[in-house]
Amino acid sequence: MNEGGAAAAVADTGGAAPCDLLFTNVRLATMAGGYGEIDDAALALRGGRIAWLGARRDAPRACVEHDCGGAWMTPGLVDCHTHIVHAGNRSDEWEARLNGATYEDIARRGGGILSTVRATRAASDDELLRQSAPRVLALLAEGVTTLEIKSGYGLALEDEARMLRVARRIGDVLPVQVCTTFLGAHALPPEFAGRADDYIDEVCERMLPALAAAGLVDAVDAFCERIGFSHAQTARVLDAARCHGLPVKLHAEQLSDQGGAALVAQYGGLSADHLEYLSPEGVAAMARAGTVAVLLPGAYYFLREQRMPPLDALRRAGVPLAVATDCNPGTSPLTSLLLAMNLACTLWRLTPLEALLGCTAHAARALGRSDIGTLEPGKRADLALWDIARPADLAYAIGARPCRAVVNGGVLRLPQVELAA
Ligand SMILES: N=CN[C@@H](CCC(=O)O)C(=O)O
Ligand SMILES: [Zn+2]
Repeated sequence: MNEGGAAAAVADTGGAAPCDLLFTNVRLATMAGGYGEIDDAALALRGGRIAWLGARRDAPRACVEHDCGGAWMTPGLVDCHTHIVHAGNRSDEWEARLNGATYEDIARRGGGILSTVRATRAASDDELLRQSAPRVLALLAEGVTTLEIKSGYGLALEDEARMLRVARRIGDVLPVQVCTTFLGAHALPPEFAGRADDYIDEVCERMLPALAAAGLVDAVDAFCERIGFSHAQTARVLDAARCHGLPVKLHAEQLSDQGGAALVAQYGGLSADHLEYLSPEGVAAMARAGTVAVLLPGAYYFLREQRMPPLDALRRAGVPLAVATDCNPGTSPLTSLLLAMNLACTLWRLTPLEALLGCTAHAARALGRSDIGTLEPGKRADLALWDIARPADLAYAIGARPCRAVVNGGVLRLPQVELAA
């Protein structure tokens, strides 16, 4: 199959200047509108970007050639929803749930998110990095080249700043692009018990301005839920983000219908995430606004939720579907984006194509990133090379390690990477 001829026609070989690196004998899944398969292909890089792709016989000259031996190449994977920077774990709560407690019970008793807040506040920056790095490395070994990292386990200005700085440091010391999200409105910290509106004042008037001024925030999120923040409180956070010119997203309709998806859509939200209790009005609002539905099957699986997101309604409305790990210690201790794809297919009947679009083109859109997520001339050269028979294998196999190599901004690496510093 060769659906990618058009891409070759728009190739820019830069006149006589040779490209930096040419991958040959490769099978491309461009993920531009579908799998976008090109057999017996080549792809050329220049200056960290894709310069050209198309049939191997038409390839431009390059300084260095890399024969891929018939391997598949996709865009580097994008994990667009994680809480991967945190200290400690919550296997004790998981055990309590297996003995009959519910996630909401545990949260109301001061456990849940707040137990990770205690551990995260107590950890030094270096300790936070030390505990978080292995989780990030597990994702990188699976071809992830861009990662969203939320704050939300600090819940005080300095601790939220520390989380976001550690997230930025991960992007500095590891070969991954990090997009940071301020999630100060994740839970009510103990210092503000019984004073949720005052805490929202703190988030909007003190924390967000300081963190945005420090350049630590790429987007703003909140947890709109019975055990999180109300519709009105969430709206205040989204207003504050708008004042700072920052894009918004939302944890919406995970455990109940709070109208969060429609709310974030009103603000032109990048994404609404979870969505098990999403209403028809929420679907329509997301479709109108172009808000991506970020599906988090790891949390659904780990909490043994009973209700799945309304996927057929989302498909009918043309809402783009993304898939992410939601890596966090409470509801989704998951460090495999390939397993998230498999869960989405197995539990919810996503097709393997939907799952792969959900971790490439649609995940990039959920981060507001038009420069990654597909193989097209001009896009950043973030690529993954795979030992697979066909693209559906990425969602099919459980526990396989099919990633042969990755390219980050034009630099070719093996998937097993070490901390640079
Ligand atoms: N829902 C809220 N936040 C996380 C859970 C965080 C936690 O339990 O630590 C989530 O996305 O599932
Ligand atoms: Zn989350």
